[in-house]
Amino acid sequence: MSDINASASTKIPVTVLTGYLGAGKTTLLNRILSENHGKKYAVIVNEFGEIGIDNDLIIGADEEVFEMNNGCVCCTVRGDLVRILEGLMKRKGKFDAIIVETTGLADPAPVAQTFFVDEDVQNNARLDAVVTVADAKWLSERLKDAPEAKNQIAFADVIVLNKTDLVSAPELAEVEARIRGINPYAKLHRTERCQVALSDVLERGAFDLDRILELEPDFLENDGHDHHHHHDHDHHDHDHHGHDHHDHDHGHGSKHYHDEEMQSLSLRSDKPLEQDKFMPWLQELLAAEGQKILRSKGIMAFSGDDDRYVFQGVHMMLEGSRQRAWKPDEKRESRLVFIGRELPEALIREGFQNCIAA
Ligand SMILES: Nc1nc2c(ncn2[C@@H]2O[C@H](COP(=O)(O)OP(=O)(O)OP(=O)(O)O)[C@@H](O)[C@H]2O)c(=O)[nH]1
Repeated sequence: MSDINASASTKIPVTVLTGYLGAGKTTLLNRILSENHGKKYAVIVNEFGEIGIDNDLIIGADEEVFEMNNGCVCCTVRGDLVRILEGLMKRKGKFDAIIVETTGLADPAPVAQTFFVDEDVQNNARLDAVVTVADAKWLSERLKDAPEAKNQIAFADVIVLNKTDLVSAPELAEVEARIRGINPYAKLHRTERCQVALSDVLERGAFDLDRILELEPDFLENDGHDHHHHHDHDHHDHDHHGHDHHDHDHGHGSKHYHDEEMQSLSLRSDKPLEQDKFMPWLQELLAAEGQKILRSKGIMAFSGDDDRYVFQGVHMMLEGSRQRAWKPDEKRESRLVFIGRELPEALIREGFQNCIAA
């Protein structure tokens, strides 16, 4: 065996987990982590909203979770990604593999690119596969209006076609045909609640640089010569301090798509909320505005309840349950985020205020 092969085998495998908002990435991650795998994974999570929620929803066993909030991994926080990876590289041997969960709005290309253009990262880690979770119910619609959704499918080495329970057999065949139209190469698994075997998504050795270079010929170029042609966008990230607009300058050469209309609105309260008011309000809000509100999620502190309550909304579909008891040293605070286009901000803020217990 040559030296090159020997060093390749000691590189830490990295799985990039992608998929549009609400498709089931965290569900898949939790499934992976809760399996009896006997391995140690480092997990890097990136969220679009300013308030970190996902890291609180990931099953905490042996793994270490690193957060990158307030930005999209393919833009502002790409530097953070490199820094976290470099930190992990220094502790080589402590981890068997790294999993990066990107936001539903991330273009996977620049994330994958990190593993080829950054020398330090390249020497110590190898991109094992891009795994994309696809929402059988909503993907077809998002392919019409969200360029990221298409790129996530195009870049995938493995596709988990999830939420098969929410569609009929002909609808499933239709969405699968659309996926195949974009990416005929990826291994595809049809799932409910991301039920796949660990070996279907990890240690695939599936990332195919040649195929990616066909999709994006300048994938390996890092001179940023054309970044201003493709990268002029900003996220509208509304947080509880008001409105923040982030302009991004990208120093890499590949095409990079973003939905400029997409906003996130984060809310918090350290006063308990009235569950009897909050849940009906949220249900009505999503029923009325669920086309605009693509994703909502929150960790809630309800008055008279010692448990944390977690809700998850994808368009107008809402799930919620008690998660666990609040820990004694934990701040009982409700945090929620709405992601969508033309968010009715005033309406949401006012409705939320009205649910705070008197
Ligand atoms: N009906 C149904 N719901 C599912 C399935 N898989 C996941 N969900 C639900 O879909 C919602 C979103 O799942 P997540 O795993 O949080 O999705 P995500 O891709 O991590 O979402 P973001 O991180 O916000 O992009 C949750 O309420 C899940 O319980 C499925 O197969 N069927």
